[in-house]
Amino acid sequence: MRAGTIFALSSGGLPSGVAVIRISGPDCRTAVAQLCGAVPPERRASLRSIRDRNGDVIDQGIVLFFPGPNSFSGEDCAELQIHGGRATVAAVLSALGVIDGLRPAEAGEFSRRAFLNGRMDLVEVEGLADLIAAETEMQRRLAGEQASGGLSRLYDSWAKRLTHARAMIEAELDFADEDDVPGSVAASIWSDMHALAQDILNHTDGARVGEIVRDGLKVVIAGPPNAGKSSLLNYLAQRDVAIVTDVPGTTRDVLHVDLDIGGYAVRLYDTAGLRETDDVVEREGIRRTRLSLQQADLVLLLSDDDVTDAADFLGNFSGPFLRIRSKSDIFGETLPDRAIDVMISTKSGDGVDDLIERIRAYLPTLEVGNALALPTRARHRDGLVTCREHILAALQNVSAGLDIQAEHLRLAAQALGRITGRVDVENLLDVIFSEFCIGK
Ligand SMILES: Nc1nc2c(ncn2[C@@H]2O[C@H](COP(=O)(O)OP(=O)(O)OP(=O)(O)O)[C@@H](O)[C@H]2O)c(=O)[nH]1
Ligand SMILES: [K+]
Ligand SMILES: [Mg+2]
Repeated sequence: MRAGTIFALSSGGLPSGVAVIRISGPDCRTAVAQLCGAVPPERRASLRSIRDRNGDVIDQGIVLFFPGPNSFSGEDCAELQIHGGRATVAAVLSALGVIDGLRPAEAGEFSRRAFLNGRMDLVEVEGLADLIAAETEMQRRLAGEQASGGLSRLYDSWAKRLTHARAMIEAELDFADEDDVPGSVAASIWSDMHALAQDILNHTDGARVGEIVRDGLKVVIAGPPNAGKSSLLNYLAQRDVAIVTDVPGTTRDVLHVDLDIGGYAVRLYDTAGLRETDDVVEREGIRRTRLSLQQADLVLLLSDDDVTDAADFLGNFSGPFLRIRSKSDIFGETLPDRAIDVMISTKSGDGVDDLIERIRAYLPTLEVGNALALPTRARHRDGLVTCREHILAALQNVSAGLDIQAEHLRLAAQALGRITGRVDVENLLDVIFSEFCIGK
């Protein structure tokens, strides 16, 4: 960890009604005293004049001081709530910058200190990053549960079960020579380990849902040129994101917009129309379309004609797709192919609500009020899979002996500990904290 006392603007873009500047570190008290004359009473909002080094008043604002270790970062922390003008904020930041021992914070540095001081574990840190980034109600609920420790409590309870099992096995190994009832302790332990492996499996089954809620359902619009793909993207985004012309092959880059459907995030991609072409740029566009099809959770196969062979357009994609007949305002009279799921027109808006309903069917259904303790990242899922594999290895390797079984349980606990960051995660930290903005 880089030393020093850090400061940053923690509130959003300027100008704003109020701007919050945060300070954390060993010289926090000195800094607050220098700016405000004295350190205000702990954890109480105090109105103070904020002065520069020459004693000139820069602004008046609310000053809060939180002594460590019971602060966000675990260090002495302060918040200056000042007027959110650009010049005011710049003046206060530069007044802080000239104080000995103070420097601007790096992205995520407040949270990183909170983690290193044991105020949050890694899963909570990730939840907090997601909470700040949350744009839909379901993202907010999932991230909120994770940031406030819901998921961590679950993993900690599993870690406890593993520790208990290992302790019992150790005890059995230690007293193996004595005239104890052999195997009696282990029996209940193994049945619990069996149950734990199942609990983990049930939980990882939710990983797909967690990732869809967090990252959004990836919906790719594909089809022949001029089908109206970009028109559909623009219609659903309610703005002119993509260029629409009557020239086939208009779209080359893959574009996306984020939609909110019933509180869930949906990331909708517009792609280049699929056809044989000699145009180098268009061919590159089509290559990109194929790549985005590989990532799709759902494909909207759009055509103003009957698509006879969906496979021509879908390539290797084997997931769910909807066949959509576009431009129903022109072609509405013609009887659709049996295989058509929805008819739409982005000119009249007909059928679009129906299409949204069809997309909704591919979204998870999380009931309000249920705890949303779901794994949200590949990192979580990988750790859980490894953990479970070791538990199963411990259960299956009876003939290998108790100490080999105990070793598998130790490795299982280690995999779990890496998720919450309780064991060697140094190499992960830069990746995780770089997700944050400065000031958090
Ligand atoms: N009448 C009518 N015209 C439409 C509709 N949707 C799109 N169009 C027209 O069809 C033409 C092609 O639309 P685009 O949205 O550019 O089609 P695209 O599938 O993105 O085309 P490429 O990017 O070239 O593959 C444009 O002239 C649109 O105005 C519709 O619902 N009704
Ligand atoms: K076009
Ligand atoms: Mg287009």
